[in-house]
Amino acid sequence: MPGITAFPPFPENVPTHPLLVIDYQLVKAGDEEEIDKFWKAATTLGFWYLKNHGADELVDQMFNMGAETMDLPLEEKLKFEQGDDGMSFGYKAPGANATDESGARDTVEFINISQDDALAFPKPVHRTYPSTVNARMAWTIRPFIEHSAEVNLVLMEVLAKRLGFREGLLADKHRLDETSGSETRCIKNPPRPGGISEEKAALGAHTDFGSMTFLHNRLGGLQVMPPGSDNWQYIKPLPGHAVCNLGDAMYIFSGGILKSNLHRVVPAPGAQAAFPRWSLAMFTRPGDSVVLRALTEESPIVADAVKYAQDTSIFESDQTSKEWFARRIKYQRTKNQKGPETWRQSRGTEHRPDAA
Ligand SMILES: O=C(O)CCC(=O)C(=O)O
Ligand SMILES: [Fe+2]
Repeated sequence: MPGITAFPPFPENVPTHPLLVIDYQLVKAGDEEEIDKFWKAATTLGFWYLKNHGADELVDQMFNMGAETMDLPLEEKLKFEQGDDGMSFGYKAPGANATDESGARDTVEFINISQDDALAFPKPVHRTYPSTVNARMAWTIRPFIEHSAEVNLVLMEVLAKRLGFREGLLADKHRLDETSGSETRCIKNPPRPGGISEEKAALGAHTDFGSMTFLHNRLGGLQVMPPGSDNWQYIKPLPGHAVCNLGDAMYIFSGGILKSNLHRVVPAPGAQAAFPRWSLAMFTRPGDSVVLRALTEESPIVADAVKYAQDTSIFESDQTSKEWFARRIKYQRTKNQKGPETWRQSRGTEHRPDAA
């Protein structure tokens, strides 16, 4: 863990939301009881803890890569900035994204590394990266991305089977040989300076843009707003457990059966606030050409879900994954904010555009 070897425990006196604990090895082996539990998590909150995922060592190395990168001078990091046109890959400086429609700025900095760039390294597919990323591309980043992409795809295939999709349908929508927005992200939030409210969003309320997220963190700060609640609740980090969640693409493909829940990041709670907060995600997203609409022709279960949905517009879009993704990235950039209307253009399936 960069920067910290020991840190205060997660406080007892903050509201937390319990998640189901899913054993990756059992799900992979086809254990029906475990898959029932996984299905419940995926169709209620869309978040779960994942144990036995086999990524811990690679995660530690990825955090080292993140620390080496964030330690570079800002001027150097800015040479690799995402830009304001809707590309996600590269460095994002603190404050470069808005966190709500008032244009409040985020406080996190992060480095996003494209799956395509990592797999094709040293040949750039989308862009080039800082020296600290290049140095670890072959022996830290590529293995982490390959392992994480496999975890996500195995889990997605299990959900696909329950949805009644033919084997390989979701794999076809997430082919490793088609360019996509899939990426890994290492995030640093600075220690909370005195005077900043515990409620100040470090990373604004959002649903994830793609299909599935494999997330690792040590300090608290991640919060969800569970369906039917108006309160933010912390997800308590558990040693050895990843936090996984579904994104908008799976919500749309499944006609709303699978959930993509609203979440945000605030400063680490209690005494943890004095430490920098690091997190690491692998986002699996559909191939660039995949159209984001409910797969009603592939499953009567999905067709039924859409038939009874109150608002079906989100399930009938003709946006490709590439368009959807670029729009969401572009309109959350601070530079592009021209009022609430631009902010709304950054939104996906969030049904609470006022939450922040
Ligand atoms: O840092 C975290 O715990 C979550 C980050 C997140 O939600 C995201 O990057 O989409
Ligand atoms: Fe997220």
